[in-house]
Amino acid sequence: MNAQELWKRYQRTLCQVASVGVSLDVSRMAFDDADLERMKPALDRAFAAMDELEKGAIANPDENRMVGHYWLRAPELAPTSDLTDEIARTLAAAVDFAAQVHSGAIKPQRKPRFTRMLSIGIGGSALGPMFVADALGGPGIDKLQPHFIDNTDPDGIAREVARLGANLDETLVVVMSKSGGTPETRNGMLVIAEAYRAAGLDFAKHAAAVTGDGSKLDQAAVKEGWLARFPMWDWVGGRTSETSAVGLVPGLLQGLDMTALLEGAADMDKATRAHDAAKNPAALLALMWFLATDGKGRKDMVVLPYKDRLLLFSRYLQQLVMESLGKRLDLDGNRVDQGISVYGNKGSTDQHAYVQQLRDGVNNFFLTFVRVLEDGGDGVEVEPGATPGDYLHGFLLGTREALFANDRQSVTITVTRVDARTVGALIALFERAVGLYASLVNVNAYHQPGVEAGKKAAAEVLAIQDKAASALSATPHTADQIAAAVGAPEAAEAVYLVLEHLAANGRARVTPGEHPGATTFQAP
Ligand SMILES: O=P(O)(O)OC[C@H]1O[C@H](O)[C@H](O)[C@@H](O)[C@@H]1O
Repeated sequence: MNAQELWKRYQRTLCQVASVGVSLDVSRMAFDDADLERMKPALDRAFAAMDELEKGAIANPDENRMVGHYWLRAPELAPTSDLTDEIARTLAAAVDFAAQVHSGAIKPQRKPRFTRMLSIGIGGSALGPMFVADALGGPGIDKLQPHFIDNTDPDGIAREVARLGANLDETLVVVMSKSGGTPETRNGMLVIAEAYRAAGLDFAKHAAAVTGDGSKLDQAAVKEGWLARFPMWDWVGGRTSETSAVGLVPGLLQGLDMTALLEGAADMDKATRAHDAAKNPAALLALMWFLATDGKGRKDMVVLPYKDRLLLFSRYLQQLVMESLGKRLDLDGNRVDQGISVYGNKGSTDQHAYVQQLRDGVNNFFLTFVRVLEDGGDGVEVEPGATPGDYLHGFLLGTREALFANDRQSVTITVTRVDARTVGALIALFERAVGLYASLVNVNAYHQPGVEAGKKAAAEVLAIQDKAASALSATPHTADQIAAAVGAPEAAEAVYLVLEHLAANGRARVTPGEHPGATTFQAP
């Protein structure tokens, strides 16, 4: 296709959502009108399924749950007035809580005001808030400086505590977990609570919870009299929870315009309810994913926003796309091994890292460029007539054309600026694209059965560790001997690995042998 033909194709296929200043350019994807025609019946079924879901159908059949994240930004669409009220009440409570924290009406135990916020959560209870905090916040904007703990890594937690340093006594901790029982989050909370105790502070006077009603976390918050509790509902999935209290509470505390984020999401929702793919960017995106990957995930999605503020977008999308679509079985129980792999950081930075392979190497991906029109910054010229922003934009268009010239497909999402409305719109765009694509490939986007296997196995490892550690004595023993002694001879490898770890942390003594089987362990 020559430049003239591409220009025509661009104009013919561009899909614009004027209300939020977002457009989707699919001209650099390999498809024609016949493809769209062929996909129409499947897409119509996907639209119908989405309509049902929005009306409150059980869209997550094996967990027997409704899927209601769209109601969070249009509560009047919730299937019952109770739900409508609850959504509105929660938003009002979060707005009120943040206002009281900012005014000092709610204040820490010893200081006149909170100045920091530490959010503890993982997965869906971290990735959206982290993305939004980084995209929209910064010096001069943040009313509370945001910090995050999203792991059970003691060193990572200690580093965050060190960053808070002497400001711990003016830090508001928000513990977020839908289930209220996620070990990583619980561990982070316990270590942080201990840091407050060590500083002579009452953790409860610095803590708020976002969690399911009656969960373990909720019970702890009630029992200890935390500052506030906000609900997570079973009809909101973790990875689609940015417009629930999970996103609203930390965002509002940081001082971000979460109302505008909700409006942007609501406007994108309106545009993506259209049953005409040419006018519906979520449907067009889902179609492009299907055509690019043969509906089987045969190509990876590389996400390249040309804007530092959108760096965490690809990490956020990784969970949204891969946890939703990465499924072994389809809705009829057939083995399908579905999914689309997502990775990426930002342009033009990645140009100097892996774009070499994208341009010249294995052609197993399609790109999603995110193009931001307004530069921000101060527009200093680095050459006559050219600013750093002109370079950034030039690199985007240049890279895209160089890749296209070598048969590398891409979609380009253009936004006017990175603000709360746009970020809300981008989140809503991908949420719906994932939902529609899941229908096209007939998988349940709203469960994550595969995650449980790893959690179960980890619990078994900790049980083995417990037994192996109590079996240690002054006499050196090999992993095989210890495994046999605790009645789990088949677990010798696990015994070896956990004891190697305990020894590295001064909780066992190790005498290395010529090979792991000859290595012996003793009590420390
Ligand atoms: O919010 P939580 O219940 O703590 O869950 C946090 C995360 O944990 C799980 O492993 C799920 O796979 C994720 O979907 C979820 O977002």
